[in-house]
Amino acid sequence: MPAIPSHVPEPSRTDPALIRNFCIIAHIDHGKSTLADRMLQLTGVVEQRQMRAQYLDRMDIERERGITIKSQAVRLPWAPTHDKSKTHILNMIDTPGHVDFTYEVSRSLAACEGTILLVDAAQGIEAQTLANLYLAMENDLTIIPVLNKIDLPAAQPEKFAEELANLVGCEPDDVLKVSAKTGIGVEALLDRVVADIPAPVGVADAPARAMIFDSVYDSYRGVVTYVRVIDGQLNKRERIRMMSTGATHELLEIGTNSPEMLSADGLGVGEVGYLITGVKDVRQSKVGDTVTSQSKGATEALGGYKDPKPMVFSGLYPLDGSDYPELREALDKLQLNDAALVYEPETSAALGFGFRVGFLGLLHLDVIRERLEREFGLDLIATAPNVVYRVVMEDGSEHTVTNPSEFPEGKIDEVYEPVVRATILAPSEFIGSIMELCQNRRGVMLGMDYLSEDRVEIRYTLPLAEIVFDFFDQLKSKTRGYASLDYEPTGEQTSSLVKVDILLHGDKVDAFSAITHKDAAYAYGVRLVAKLRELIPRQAFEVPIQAAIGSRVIARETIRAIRKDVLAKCYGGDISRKRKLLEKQKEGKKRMKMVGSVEVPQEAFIAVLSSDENAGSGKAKK
Ligand SMILES: Nc1nc2c(ncn2[C@@H]2O[C@H](COP(=O)(O)OP(=O)(O)OP(=O)(O)O)[C@@H](O)[C@H]2O)c(=O)[nH]1
Repeated sequence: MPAIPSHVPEPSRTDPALIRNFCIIAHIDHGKSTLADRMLQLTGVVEQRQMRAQYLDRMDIERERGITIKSQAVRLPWAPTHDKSKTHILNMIDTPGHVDFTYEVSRSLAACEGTILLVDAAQGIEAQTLANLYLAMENDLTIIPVLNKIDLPAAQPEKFAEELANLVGCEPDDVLKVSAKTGIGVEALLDRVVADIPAPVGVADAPARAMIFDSVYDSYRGVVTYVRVIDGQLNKRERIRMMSTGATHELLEIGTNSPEMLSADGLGVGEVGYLITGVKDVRQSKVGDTVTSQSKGATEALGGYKDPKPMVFSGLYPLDGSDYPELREALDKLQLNDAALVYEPETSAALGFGFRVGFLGLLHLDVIRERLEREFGLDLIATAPNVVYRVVMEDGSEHTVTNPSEFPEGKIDEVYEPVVRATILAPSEFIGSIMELCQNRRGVMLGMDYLSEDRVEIRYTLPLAEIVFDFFDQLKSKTRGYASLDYEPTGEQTSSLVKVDILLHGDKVDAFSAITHKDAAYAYGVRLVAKLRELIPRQAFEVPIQAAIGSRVIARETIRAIRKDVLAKCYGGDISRKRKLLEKQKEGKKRMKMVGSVEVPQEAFIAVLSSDENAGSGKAKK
């Protein structure tokens, strides 16, 4: 815990009329974190010499990837230029921009009265600009439209000011133009926050109600819960109650972030700050939940709480089976800080002991996998991600399938798969290729609108399974990087889905089972058996590789029996090549897994299972 700087006064309960709670929403990379940095600097809460880029992005991965994963809140004192005597308290919440973390954005929005809608002046409106704007409108927030990066030579502030004004329904002149990088226009923006965003209203003498909009695990202090007080007040040392679970805790510490933690006696109406109760697990302090006092507490929770729902599942297995206990421990630790992460043990005949892990989306999966590998030093195999299917049998029984190998056998009545409503924004010259891509992915077009002469918004319903692999990459490559995508789950649909099994020498390899649309099953089968034939070395006997739907074989390849001498093919005297082959064979032997009677090199699993492989690119990863 860093020492509290002496120049920062102990926060008292602030007059709500002087509070402004706002967040910054934007498409990814449009500059939210940089703008937040400038505000920290201008308001003097972070001294110049301590300033570093993206001050609020604290996780290594956040800093390296330049993305915000967890929301952050910070309290900024600001006396508007026209009246320097009235210092206001601006509570700024920096939100994540990626679709996987939309729930965090919507919780952050619910903690605010207004928002800065930030748009890159060289790029214009993108898919997440729209998605976030709609969320803000649903929450009745005051919107301040801002163009960022006006210092860029490629910026077109006039053109995009008009686009943005049309979108939010204001005059182009009302759109502020700033450069978060150089600081131009940021003071004027802070003045606009004070002038335009309404002060919070709440009932000061009502039972306390505070909304949790974030909750993070800190190894020294346990869970730190970020709240916005709506009504009443929360005081240090009182007992508080989480309204969704009824659990009670003592409030060991309460305070604000400036941006380091600064403890206080309590928080009143409209204030944003943190709570520490000593609990060790973020699941006890869930985003969206309402906190109240235990005695004379509120009876009605604030609306909007929902459990984060995993959308994508993948099996995670340690490369070295003896690392299984470490993997369990690492997942337990990550879960302390990530209420959306769910997992349960699973075993695979091919991969051994591991876990089936549920994620909010592919970025979430990537981030978790990377953290497991980097922070916990684990080498992992991740099976191809799949969505959750609901299978209804003819006898009326129902199965929820999170692992393709558990797809039920027998008489199936209907299979349901999750669908999303996708919004794609792109220059109009790409309409044709975007429609083709969506059509190929079983998309149903919902509509299309021109945002300006040369930019369109295209809306589709798409099966989630069709976009979890490589949809975004394909979209980017078909539009030379210009398209942006946002999607939200909209329910489920019945589809003709089948399970494709892969058999090695007659034995089913569970890790390779996949659920696909029946029209894509054949292609999947052919691709996988061909790839496995390439990757599995010859054995002492002939090994058939088959793809099958139920008992019907749809593709087959054969690995011919081995010749005794691995060097037999090595004619001539290239000694270094021979040595390499022998070395490779030795290395390979160490990392073989037995699948039935067939030895399969670990690399074959990795190559086939890694998600970019399954993306249909057909390229083998070496
Ligand atoms: N030239 C210029 N570059 C900027 C400006 N603002 C941000 N950038 C750059 O744009 C990139 C993205 O900025 P970030 O602040 O990380 O964007 P973000 O919106 O927070 O991104 P996410 O957190 O991933 O959603 C960085 O390389 C910044 O240096 C600006 O005003 N001018």
